[in-house]
Amino acid sequence: MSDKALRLGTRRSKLAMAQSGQVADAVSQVTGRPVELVEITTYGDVSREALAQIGGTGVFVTALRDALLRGEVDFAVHSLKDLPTTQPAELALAAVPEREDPRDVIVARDALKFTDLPRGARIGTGSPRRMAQLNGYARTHGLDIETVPIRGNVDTRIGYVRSGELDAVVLAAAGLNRIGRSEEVTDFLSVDTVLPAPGQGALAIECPADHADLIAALAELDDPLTRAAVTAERSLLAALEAGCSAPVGALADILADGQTVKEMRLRGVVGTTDGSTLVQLSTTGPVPETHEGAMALGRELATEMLALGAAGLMGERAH
Ligand SMILES: NCc1[nH]cc(CCC(=O)O)c1CC(=O)O
Repeated sequence: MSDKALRLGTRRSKLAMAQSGQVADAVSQVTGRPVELVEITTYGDVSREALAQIGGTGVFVTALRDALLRGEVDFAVHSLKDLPTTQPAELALAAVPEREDPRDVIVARDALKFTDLPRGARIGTGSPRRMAQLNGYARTHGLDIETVPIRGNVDTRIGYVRSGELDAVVLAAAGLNRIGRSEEVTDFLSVDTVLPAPGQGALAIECPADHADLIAALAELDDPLTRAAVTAERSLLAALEAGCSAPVGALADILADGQTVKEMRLRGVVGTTDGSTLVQLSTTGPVPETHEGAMALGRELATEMLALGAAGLMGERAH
């Protein structure tokens, strides 16, 4: 490969700039080439109204992918949980680096923990997945909380707590860590209470499928266990999306015996946003050694969840 600078396409949000900057350094290390950040402005960045109309984060991914396909940039970094479950043939998922903390957290007033929130506490989240599980936990543990739908970036969301409008907001630990604001977390939600979004806390490094040299270089940043885990989680999501429209939480982790990797456990949940019905299941098997093996783990769990009633649930898509 040449020693010309590699162009990394990125959104200009704080989170995108932080994760692109971190990956740029790592890519520079493994390729020996400088990496230059190229800001891509998306429709969703320009107009909040437009984003609300188009819905979701797919719009951000699409703009970066278009820049890759047009040859304007050499590679891009996405939050894996924002990626659609189908991979376009023209683009390669060249690396999935080791995952950050996958948990959701709350930022609450007066340093409150989730279970110490007072009766009637208002918790902001725009995610049907988070609503379903928080409301489900509240129902079964005698908590009296109200989930309030909100949108916006980290500053906007934390702003609702600082202004006193809400008692707490829910965010991803990984996002706060990456932008250096982890000290604002007042409580980590156990994954036994709230399963994260499939792929949460992981990054995806994508480049054109025909750039063999670059794919080979980026492969050095890949963490095979993280890749297997997120592949299983996203396979579960894809199969559930095909069979129901309820929000999905999923987490695959490694059950280790000391230093020895033993098995992979995949947990999944779907439910109604009011938390009145949740279908939660897990499966454990040998750590998948192939893409197809990880896909099969997710599909198998989805089949069991659909049979248990997930197919009958209605709801919005989760993010
Ligand atoms: N939905 C937006 C989004 N996409 C990725 C992250 C955080 C980083 C990650 O999960 O990898 C966030 C913010 C959040 O959910 O709080």
